[in-house]
Amino acid sequence: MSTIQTDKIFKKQDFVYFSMKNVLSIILGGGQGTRLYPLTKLRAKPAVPLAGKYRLIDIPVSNCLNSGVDKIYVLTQFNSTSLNRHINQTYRPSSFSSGFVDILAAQQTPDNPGWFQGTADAVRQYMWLFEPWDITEYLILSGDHLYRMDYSDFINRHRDTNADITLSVLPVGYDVASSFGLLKVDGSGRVIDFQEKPKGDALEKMKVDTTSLGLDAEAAKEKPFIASMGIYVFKKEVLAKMLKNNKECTDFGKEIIPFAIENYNVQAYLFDDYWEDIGTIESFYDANLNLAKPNPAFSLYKSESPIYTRPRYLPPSRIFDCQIKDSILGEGCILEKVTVNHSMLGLRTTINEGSVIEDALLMGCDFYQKDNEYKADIAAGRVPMGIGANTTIRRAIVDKNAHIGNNVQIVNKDNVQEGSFEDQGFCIRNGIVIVLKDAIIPDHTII
Ligand SMILES: Nc1ncnc2c1ncn2[C@@H]1O[C@H](COP(=O)(O)OP(=O)(O)O[C@H]2O[C@H](CO)[C@@H](O)[C@H](O)[C@H]2O)[C@@H](O)[C@H]1O
Repeated sequence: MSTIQTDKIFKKQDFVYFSMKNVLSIILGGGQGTRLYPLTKLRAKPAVPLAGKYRLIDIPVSNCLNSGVDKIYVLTQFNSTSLNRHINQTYRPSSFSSGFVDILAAQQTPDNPGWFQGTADAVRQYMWLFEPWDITEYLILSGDHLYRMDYSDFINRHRDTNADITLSVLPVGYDVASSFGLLKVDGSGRVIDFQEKPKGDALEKMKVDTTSLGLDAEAAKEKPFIASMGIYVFKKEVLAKMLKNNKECTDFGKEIIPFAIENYNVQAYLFDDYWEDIGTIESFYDANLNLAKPNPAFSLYKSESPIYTRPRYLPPSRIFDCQIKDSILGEGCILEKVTVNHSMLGLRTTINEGSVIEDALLMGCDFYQKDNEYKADIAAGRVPMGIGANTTIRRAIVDKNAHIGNNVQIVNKDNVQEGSFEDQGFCIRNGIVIVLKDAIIPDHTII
């Protein structure tokens, strides 16, 4: 590489690094949390445990930090203890940094009587706090996506095209198209049409030739739609103006973006890596278990862009005489004579002799049960914390701190698709059994 090119690259990097300081990131942490219920029964959505040791919020926050964006607000409908504890114990900027990760929960004020009414309303309610920042762009992110993105590329494309708003987009197929905002772009990348979650004829009308995005003919046939990923870069003054002048608009996808394409320079930024919206029980379960497959589409093991989370100083996992295949184990697990197949076992999971875990996501425990409490439980005939002996768990999510007895079967034996049995400690969503946090499932139970 010649000296001139090297100089250019260095200058560009310096500029990019410096200019990411001019970005304020706002992470939409979730509304009422109905789609991930019951995982959001006792915690705010950003605090839902992910991939054996992380929480949902770690994904966008890590992407921000790895991209040089260090001013981060997380908007959430309610403030849970687990979210506060996690953020406070994980993201502590040094005293020399201007960075922070702050949680902003919906609150009652004289102007706003209640909950956030939608994504744009959530941002509007805190504009008084965002506007005084001396920044040039807002980066609006979702709290329930699994992906790794260098936002500096996204922001630089926004700046290079002098866009008012830039949407990150990717091609999708018929199977998922109508659950996304779909768009059309012109030859310069400008968005010229946008429909939020169109169906039927309206969906057909959003079909485009995605070879223009660089897909080969076969891939373009499989993915003939361009979908919005629901993440946006806004020029600072454009967002302020739009939210101020369009008080009736409460949602980005339904109102703000469709309105903007008529009136502003809205550009598309093509993202061509793994990305998944994991905001429903089914997609959340699939994405977690996909990580446990050989050659997963999303890798947790990239040291150049790590996913950060709370350091816990846990002991290593202890595995004694087990058969384990295609699985991920968090730290501090204790497994004895068990079979585990294609599963994700979270921190401090304990499983006793003879149990079989298959296609399951066990979130583990927040603490180890003390010896004297364990003995007292056994002596009194109560179920101790963890998974008992000779128990089978298949196609299920077990939330944290569950007490699951001996000879239990969690296999959805009646093939129920949807059901709430909260008084018995579980729910079923999309045929996936979810054992609630802290639930007690007695010996010999069959679900
Ligand atoms: N009241 C509230 N307060 C705080 N946070 C809230 C909130 N309501 C929702 N959120 C959060 O905002 C993000 C977007 O959620 P939405 O439910 O509004 O949109 P959806 O994901 O359906 O579509 C959007 O994302 C998809 C991509 O997944 C796009 O295709 C589509 O155009 C776009 O509207 C999620 O992280 C959600 O948890």
